[in-house]
Amino acid sequence: MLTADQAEALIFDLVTPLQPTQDTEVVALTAALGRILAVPVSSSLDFPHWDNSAMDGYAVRHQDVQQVPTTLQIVEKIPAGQAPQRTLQAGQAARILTGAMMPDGADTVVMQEETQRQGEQVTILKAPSPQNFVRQQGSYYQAGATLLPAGQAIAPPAIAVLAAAQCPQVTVFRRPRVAILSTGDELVEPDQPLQPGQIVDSNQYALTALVAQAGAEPLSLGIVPDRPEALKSAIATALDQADWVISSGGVSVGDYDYVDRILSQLGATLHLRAVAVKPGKPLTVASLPKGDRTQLYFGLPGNPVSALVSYWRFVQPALSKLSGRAEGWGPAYVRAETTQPLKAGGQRETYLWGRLGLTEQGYRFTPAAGGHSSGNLINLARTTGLAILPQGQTQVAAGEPVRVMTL
Ligand SMILES: Nc1nc2c(c(=O)[nH]1)N[C@H]1C(S)=C(S)[C@@H](COP(=O)(O)OP(=O)(O)OC[C@H]3O[C@@H](n4cnc5c(N)ncnc54)[C@H](O)[C@@H]3O)O[C@H]1N2
Ligand code: MOO
Ligand SMILES: [Mg+2]
Repeated sequence: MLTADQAEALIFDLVTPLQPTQDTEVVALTAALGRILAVPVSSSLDFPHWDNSAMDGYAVRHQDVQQVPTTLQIVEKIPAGQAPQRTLQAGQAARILTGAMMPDGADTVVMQEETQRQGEQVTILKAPSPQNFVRQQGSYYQAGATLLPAGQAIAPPAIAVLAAAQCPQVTVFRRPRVAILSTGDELVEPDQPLQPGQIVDSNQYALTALVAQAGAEPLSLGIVPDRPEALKSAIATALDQADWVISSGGVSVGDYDYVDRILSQLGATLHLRAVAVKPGKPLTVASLPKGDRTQLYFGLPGNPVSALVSYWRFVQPALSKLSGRAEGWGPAYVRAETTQPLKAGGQRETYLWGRLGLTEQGYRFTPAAGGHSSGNLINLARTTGLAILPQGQTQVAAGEPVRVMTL
């Protein structure tokens, strides 16, 4: 059985990211939050566009104000947004407001608090250093350089940059389409009354939410009964309609676990059938050609916690690579102090769910109260981190450090 790290590496190798030549769309900047830039963005303008004042005060010639106090003649008032009309001559100053363009001839700004105004004259009380309070043209960015690289996720600060660079529309990668199937005769929709032995298909809802949260487009295809023909046609439809398919259930060794067999019948290559992790040991990863692309199929285990842990650990990073992000695909880990003792069987790398918090003293992990069985989705509800105990380790005492995967 492969370790989690080996399985992760194998899966990353199977992923071909969306291509900037064919997998893009143009969206309004107002709809670009969370999307991935498909082409680099640059600007034909310098930032700042022109020398401007960082303060409300007076634009002066530095050579005029080396000996203070000195009194200068105010020849112009320059509000932000207006072009200066005059070139400063010896002995002259311009009243200037924050953000306004520097007039020709001036090289320094004296803040208002260090001056005294009398009518159309201003006395400079303190000698400024050269270029004081001048935001120089091009000092933040020079025209033509890359402003934002392709593969960057568009967060609110990047939206500010795109707006400033006059990009009302941006070219982003399309959202990958991910079909989601739940397999199992026992499953029913949340609004159905339960017959003895039935359970609600919670995985469908959890996986749909997770796929949407990852910035992909979920295609929820519902429940498929444990009948080979029904499963075959459902999987074939899912593969037809989506880039990738995620199913849950039917990947272990039971009498009704048909997923792997059907994938083989559909011509898929099975790369992985199990990983040495708990929960989430059964995990089917298969690939199929579709045109010039490779589709991936993730058969997650049916147990609700196993399905989510497998998704977080293996599917989400792969989806992140597919989406066109240039970096940061993998899960992020931190070292945290556990507030409660942690226990594991030791045979497989073990993931314990709980809450990860950040305090002034660093990260703290508190495992969810109650049983850590892979069927217990109830105490999973407030999970924000997974503590990882390596194979062979059976406990971590309270107050000791543990590696935690952030969610
Ligand atoms: N003899 C063995 N039995 C099992 C093994 C094993 O190694 N040898 N592995 C166990 C482990 S570990 C897991 S995990 C499960 C995985 O089982 P499957 O992927 O085949 O899933 P099912 O058998 O279909 O269902 C398992 C469990 O999960 C519930 N389930 C299924 N789908 C959903 C859903 N959409 N929403 C909520 N709950 C779901 C299902 O009712 C079962 O209780 O196999 C072990 N067995
Ligand atoms: O590994 Mo299973 O995923 O323990 O329940
Ligand atoms: Mg089974």
